[in-house]
Amino acid sequence: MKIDDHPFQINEKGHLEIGGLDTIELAEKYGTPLYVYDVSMIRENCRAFVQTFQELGVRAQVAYASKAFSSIAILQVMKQEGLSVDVVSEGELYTALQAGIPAGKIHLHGNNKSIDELALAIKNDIGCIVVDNFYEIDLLEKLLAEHNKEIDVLIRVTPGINSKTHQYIMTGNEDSKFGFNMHNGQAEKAFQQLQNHDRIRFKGLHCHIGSQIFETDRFIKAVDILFKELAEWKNQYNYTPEVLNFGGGFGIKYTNEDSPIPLNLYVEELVNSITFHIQKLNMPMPEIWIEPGRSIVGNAGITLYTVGSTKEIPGVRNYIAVDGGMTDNLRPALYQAKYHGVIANKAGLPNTKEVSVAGKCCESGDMLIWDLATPEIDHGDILAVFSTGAYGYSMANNYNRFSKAAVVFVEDEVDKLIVKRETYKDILRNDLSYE
Ligand SMILES: Cc1ncc(COP(=O)(O)O)c(C=O)c1O
Ligand SMILES: N[C@@H](CCCC[NH3+])C(=O)O
Repeated sequence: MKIDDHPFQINEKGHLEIGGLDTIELAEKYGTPLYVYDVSMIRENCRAFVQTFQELGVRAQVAYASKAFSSIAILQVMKQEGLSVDVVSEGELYTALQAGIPAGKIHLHGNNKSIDELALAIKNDIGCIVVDNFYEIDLLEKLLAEHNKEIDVLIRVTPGINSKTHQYIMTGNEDSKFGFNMHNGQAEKAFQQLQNHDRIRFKGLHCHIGSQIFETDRFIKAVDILFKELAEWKNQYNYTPEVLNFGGGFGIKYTNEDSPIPLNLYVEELVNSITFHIQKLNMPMPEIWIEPGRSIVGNAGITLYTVGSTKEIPGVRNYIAVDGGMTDNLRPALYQAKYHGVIANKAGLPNTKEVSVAGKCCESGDMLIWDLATPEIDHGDILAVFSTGAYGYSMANNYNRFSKAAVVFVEDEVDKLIVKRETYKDILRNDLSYE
């Protein structure tokens, strides 16, 4: 049986399963809070993107946006699936290199790349740098000359689209910290600067309109806006792009309010609209790149918590508190993001109560779920929160000096610890005495 439209089963004990394993046994074995991933779902998501491009006969690169969840093990899965990897910092770049991702398949982003970040990318001959601003172009020119190197580059453009998502995760709007603005001529100026550069091999354009977007019309609009500009550049400079990167941002289901479309449809609609434009402009089909993060790992991950204290305020609200919160999942506090969950050891029982799930940080805003229907709750029950695979562990923090939770992979009914639980010694490792 599937549970509440999430792709997980309930076993004969009435416990929630992930990847064929009992979540209660996993919680006992590894402790809570615990992030658990069904790796077969991650692979399925990767393949949905890669295979759709193959079926359409379009040359493509699917780069996993590692900001969604970066660790050695997850990047090894991406390598096995043949994906490229997008990084936005020296730390993410270092992790990708350590995970054995071929440097040529790494793309570096960032609106304020440091000299060290750019130098590490250049020294390792990574596949592509997505330049974001004029200051970065200057830095890049100096560093390439210093290292006597060349590198492939895309220009990140901002098409001026308000994607229908939370303001904090919109990136393609006019008033954005990211990219070269298309309407005021900055994108064209960057293009003129890079078009015939001796060390910067200008490959094409990059555009990412935001995250957790369901409507394909926003992506299509981005394609239309890019091609309007490309039509002018073709006329004026006889330019045709080798690569067009349309970023990530494909939405996933967190609660029943979300209705994502299948991943292949995003690709199909994107390719259809690009095909329309290149035929109209009589251009060769560029290589199409995308960089999904959330849609690859989001639904494949759950978080397990142990229920501790409860508080009933008659006529107001029933609180249950768990042993994690905004330290392992910042998204509700940061974006008012909504989640769904289930009492994993009572997953087969009817719901008779409504509770709100609080974390244990010293913050009133540290709430994971408001108004969740559950059976009667006992201290020690295990709560599973769905769809925590993206931007959960990667945005985890040590507020109130909580240690970061462990991460476990499940595949072929075998569980494997892939990130150890932080210890209090780990938390103190950089503290120095002042006595
Ligand atoms: C440039 C860029 N690429 C890719 C992504 C990945 O987005 P998502 O995880 O929504 O697919 C992001 C995050 O929004 C981004 O900023
Ligand atoms: N961290 C965000 C998305 C990342 C945005 C990246 N540009 C989230 O949890 O939804």
